[in-house]
Amino acid sequence: MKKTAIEMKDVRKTYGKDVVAINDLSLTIEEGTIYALLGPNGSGKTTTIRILTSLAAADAGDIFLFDKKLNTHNMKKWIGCVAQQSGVDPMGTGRENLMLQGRIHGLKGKELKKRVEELLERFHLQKDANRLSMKYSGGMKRKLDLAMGLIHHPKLLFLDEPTTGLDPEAREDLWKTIRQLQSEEGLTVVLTTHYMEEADELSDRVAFMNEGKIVVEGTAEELKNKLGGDTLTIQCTDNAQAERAKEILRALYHVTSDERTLYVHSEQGAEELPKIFKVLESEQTEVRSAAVSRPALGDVYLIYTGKALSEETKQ
Ligand SMILES: Nc1ncnc2c1ncn2[C@@H]1O[C@H](COP(=O)(O)OP(=O)(O)OP(=O)(O)O)[C@@H](O)[C@H]1O
Repeated sequence: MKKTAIEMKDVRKTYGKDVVAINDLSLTIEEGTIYALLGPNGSGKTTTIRILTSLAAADAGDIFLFDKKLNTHNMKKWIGCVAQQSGVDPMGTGRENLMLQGRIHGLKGKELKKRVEELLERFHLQKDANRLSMKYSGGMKRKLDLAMGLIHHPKLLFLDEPTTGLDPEAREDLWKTIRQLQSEEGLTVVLTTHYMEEADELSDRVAFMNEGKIVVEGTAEELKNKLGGDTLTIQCTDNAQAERAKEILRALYHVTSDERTLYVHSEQGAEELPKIFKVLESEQTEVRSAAVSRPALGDVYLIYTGKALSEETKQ
């Protein structure tokens, strides 16, 4: 049986008097899993990671890492963290950044040099190791960030939006490396992302957060199957028409919108389309086009959080 890497029981965190960032959150993550935390802006993903990495203290609840109660001092060596904001010093070379990070973690001498060279090789950065990192591409900087997070051989790696701003090729490349780290070194990875494709492709399990709680959890397949039905994507002629159509259809279906596009979740899929067209026509609401698809992870997101994904990624 696999060991538990993270266990959170009824964890709560408030900022000031009014902001409940984490609301009695419970969560279990097995060792060696790639786990994605998803949810709208402000749903509590970063706060969860900050608590697990001891950057913020929970107000209540129990937290265990590898079956031991969370203890800031003893657990630092187990944890690697790559934050949303890059930790790379642009005025240092790739190698210098890694050396410095290693020293911060207490590595020195031959051991430090060996580890730095190992990571430069793993992330294909040897050729550019002596260039100033300010000259690196976005993908290279992200790899360097990841390498820095791994310098001390952590068992658990937190990645906060690891591929935001990267092009598709650099993203795929980073996914490949993360999978290798999991399969070759048994690393447990917890990541947050706004890209559903990333969660679907990369993670073994997915949890959707909303208002500081986990609203649904499972493998991406389980969550999509659970939803069942179909998603109807309806393009209206303009934003005002879409708003009107949303109001009308809301009485009959689960609907979200993004500008002139409506997303309607329906058990019957294509069979519902003529009915929808008829209802909208009778209310003088014009439709430009419609398409039917099987639910994707983005549909799970909108059903459980009430928000269309593109509303979030635009922010
Ligand atoms: N330092 C802070 N002081 C006050 N409120 C905070 C602080 N950090 C987070 N919050 C609030 O806590 C809630 C959860 O924020 P958090 O950053 O954890 O969400 P998130 O899901 O990571 O969002 P995003 O996707 O935008 O990064 C939000 O309401 C946020 O405004």
